[in-house]
Amino acid sequence: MRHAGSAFTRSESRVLGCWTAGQVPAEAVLHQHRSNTIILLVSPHRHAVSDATSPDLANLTQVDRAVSLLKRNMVKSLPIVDLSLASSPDTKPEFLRQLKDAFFKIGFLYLVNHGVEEKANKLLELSPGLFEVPQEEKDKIDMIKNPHFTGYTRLGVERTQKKLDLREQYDFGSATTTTYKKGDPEWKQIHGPTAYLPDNVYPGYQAAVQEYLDAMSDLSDRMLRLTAESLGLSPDEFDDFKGDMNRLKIIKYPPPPKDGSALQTSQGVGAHKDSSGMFTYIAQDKVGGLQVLDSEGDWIDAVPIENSFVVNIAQGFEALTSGRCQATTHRVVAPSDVTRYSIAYFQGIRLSLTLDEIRKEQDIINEKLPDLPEDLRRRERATASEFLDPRYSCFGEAHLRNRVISHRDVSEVWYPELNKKYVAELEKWTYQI
Ligand SMILES: O=C(O)CCC(=O)C(=O)O
Ligand SMILES: [Fe+2]
Repeated sequence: MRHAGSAFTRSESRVLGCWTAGQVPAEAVLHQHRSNTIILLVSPHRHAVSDATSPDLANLTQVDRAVSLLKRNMVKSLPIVDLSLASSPDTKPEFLRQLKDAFFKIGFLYLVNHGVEEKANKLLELSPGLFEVPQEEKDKIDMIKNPHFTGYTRLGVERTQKKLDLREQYDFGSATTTTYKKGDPEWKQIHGPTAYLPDNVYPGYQAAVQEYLDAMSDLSDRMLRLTAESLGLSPDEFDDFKGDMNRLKIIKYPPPPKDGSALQTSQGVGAHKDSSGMFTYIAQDKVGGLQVLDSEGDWIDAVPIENSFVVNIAQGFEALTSGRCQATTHRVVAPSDVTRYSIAYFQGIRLSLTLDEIRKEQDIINEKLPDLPEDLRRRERATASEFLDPRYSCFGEAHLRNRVISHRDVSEVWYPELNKKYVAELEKWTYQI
């Protein structure tokens, strides 16, 4: 058997996709070497784990046939990227290559050795108890009680693509005060503090949430700089776009009730792209259910990997990179008979960002990354999202529209005029909410 590392260079190969062969996530790589075509499975660390088939294939039809055979026998999986490789000058180039590959090709990856394992596990352990406190305590910090879209959301309130999501959740923000003053544009009220359950009701979780938010802010800032580097840009290329309120959601996905109630659905959360920030980091328990839509229309299971984050691009970063790095559609299938818990961290983007600023950044990106290889050029340049809608003075205004529609009970209380206006025109809009 010939090994990827020794017999071939990467330039002779075409990556066909990522699958799981047994327990080992691997890429299938098509190597064309003189007249021979060989398909190998290559692990994320680039050594050949098996030579799936070694046909001497003369034409593309045969190659396609071999590839479809390969696909049928394997399950696709997301790439795994090891952040510890970024710490040494010897391995950093390999890390940046893996990061770029993952973000251009699929928009999702597992991040391992990221340094936040302990804090993530602690918060995951605290999560079930957070939902077991008496309902009246949860209701005291219902999202409806503040204009910042933070707080508790009951089961059966949220919808995606007009269908019920079977999840209960707490939303937190990193901001501790609001800068909004009377007379300011309304979108400034999005930024503001979170109400927590009192410590005597659920001791320890507020400190754990705040520590987690701090650690995730450091990690996601570092990753943003590494992502810029992976694209061949200056590490600080995206710094000016960072928001000053990152968000966190602790989510409970119960199995559908078996009592014939209205909550009969397998939709934990419906298919969507993350709309509000730059990147999302998901810590999940062992249950599974998160799925990612790939370019071939297949749903890939983001199978839980202990101590990892599932990281994905949100529409803010997609807009900044002119659609080159895609915000990939994903969903959660409700568990069938156990409860799933997950923690989603949303790295914010600046609410005051204007369309002009985004366009300027897109010009820079288009100029600096003019000739991407075809297999990396996955997206249309024009990406329909609330970031690029000229009707809004800035992202904050567009984002407030999204919040008003998604949380109508909150907006009826805090943004009644906008609620009337946006809900009335909803039928004419095409955006996903
Ligand atoms: O719970 C998960 O694994 C994903 C949640 C998610 O996609 C979201 O809240 O945007
Ligand atoms: Fe999401």
